[in-house]
Amino acid sequence: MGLAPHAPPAVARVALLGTGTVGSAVLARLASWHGTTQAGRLSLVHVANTRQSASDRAGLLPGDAVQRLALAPQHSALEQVEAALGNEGARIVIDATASEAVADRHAHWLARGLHVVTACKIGQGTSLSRWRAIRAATLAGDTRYGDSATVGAGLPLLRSLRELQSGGDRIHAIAGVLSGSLAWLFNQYDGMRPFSALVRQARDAGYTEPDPRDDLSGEDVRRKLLILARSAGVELDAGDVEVTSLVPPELAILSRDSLDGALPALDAPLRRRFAEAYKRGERLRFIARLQDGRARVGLEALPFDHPLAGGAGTDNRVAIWSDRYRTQPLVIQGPGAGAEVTAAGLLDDVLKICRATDE
Ligand SMILES: NC(=O)C1=CN([C@@H]2O[C@H](COP(=O)(O)OP(=O)(O)OC[C@H]3O[C@@H](n4cnc5c(N)ncnc54)[C@H](O)[C@@H]3O)[C@@H](O)[C@H]2O)C=CC1
Ligand SMILES: N[C@@H](CC=O)C(=O)O
Repeated sequence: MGLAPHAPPAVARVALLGTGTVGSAVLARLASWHGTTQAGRLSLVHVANTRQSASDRAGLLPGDAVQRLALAPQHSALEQVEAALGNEGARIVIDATASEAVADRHAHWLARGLHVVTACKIGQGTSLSRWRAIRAATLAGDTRYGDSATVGAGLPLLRSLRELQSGGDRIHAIAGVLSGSLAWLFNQYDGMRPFSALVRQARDAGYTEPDPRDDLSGEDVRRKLLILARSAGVELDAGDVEVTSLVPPELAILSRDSLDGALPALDAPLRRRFAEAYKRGERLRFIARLQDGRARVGLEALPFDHPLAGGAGTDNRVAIWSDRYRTQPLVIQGPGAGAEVTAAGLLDDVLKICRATDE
C-alpha cells in the first residue's frame, strides 16, 4: 500500500541492546543525525546493557542515553524489550551485543512482529537449526532481519550475494579475508614487534571481538563464512567448516580475565610462520574458502602479488565467483572492522526497514 500524498512517514520505535564499542558508536551516529530526515524516521525508546536499562515511550535522546542508563534504577532483562517497544507500528531491535542469550531471542522477536538488526553473528552464524529458525520466524512474523553488519562490518557482501542470486546467478565459490582484526594484525606484523602487543592494540582499537580469542581461533571467521555460505544456498552446519586456530592450547583454557598476561604465548609460533613466509616472498593472510560445498578457514602464506594478499588496515577482501563472474571474480574490499563502520551498517539496515514499512 502506498502513502497518502502528504502523509508524514511513520516513525519506527527502536530498542538498542549493547552500549559497548559498537553500541556507543550507534548512539553517537544517532546523535549526529539530530534534526535530519534520518532522525525523523526513528525514536529510540529503549537502551540496555548487561547491567541496566532505560525506557521512555516519548523517546530517549541518543546523546543522553548512556547517562540515563547510568542513573537508571531499572535492571536489564530481555523481557523488557517487547513492553518498551509497544504493540503496534514498526518496531526494531538492534543487537549490538555478543550475547548468546540475545541471539536466542532473535527468532522469538521476529515471529512476534519485531524486526531485528544485528551486528552479532551468533544468530545466523552458529547452528544450522538457529539459522533456520530465524528464517522461519521472519516469514511467520512478516518481519525483516538486518544482517549487513555481521559480515564485512557493513560492506556490500551479503547484499551482492543476494542480488547476484536474484538476478539468476548461482554462486560457485567465495574466498577471502573476512576478519578485520586479523587483516590489521597481519598488515602490521613484521616479525620484529611481538604479535601479542599488536593483539592488545587491535583490541583497544575496537577491532577484535570482546574476547580476542574469538578472532584468533578462527571462530569469528567460521561464523562469517557460514553466514555467507548459507546466504549462497549452501546450508552448512558449524562443524562442516574446517578451522585451523592460531590459539595455542595453553591460551585457549584461560579465563578472559587472565588472558592478557598470557598473550605472549602467541609470539614464538607466529614469528616462525612469518620468517618462513618472508623467505619465500610470501605474506601471511587469514583466509576463508568455500568451494564445492567444502569450507575451510586458516592462516595461509600467499605470494605478495596474490589477489587476496592486497589491502591495508582492517580491509576485508573477498572474491565471489558466480555464473557471470566465472573466471574473473567479483572482488569486494574495504574496512571490515571498527565501531563506526559497523554502526553505520546497522543503521543503514534500520533505515531500510523504515523505508520498507512505508511501502
Ligand atoms: N567491533 C567490530 O568491529 C565489530 C563488531 N561486531 C559485533 O558487534 C557486537 C558487539 O561488539 P562490541 O561492541 O565490540 O562488544 P562490547 O563487549 O564492547 O559490547 C557488548 C555490549 O553488549 C552488552 N550486553 C551483553 N549482553 C547483553 C544483554 N543480555 N542485554 C543487553 N546488553 C547486553 C554489554 O553490556 C555491552 O554493553 C559483537 O557481536 C561483534 O561481533 C560486528 C562487526 C564489527
Ligand atoms: N572481530 C571482528 C569484528 C567484525 O566483525 C573482525 O575482526 O572482523
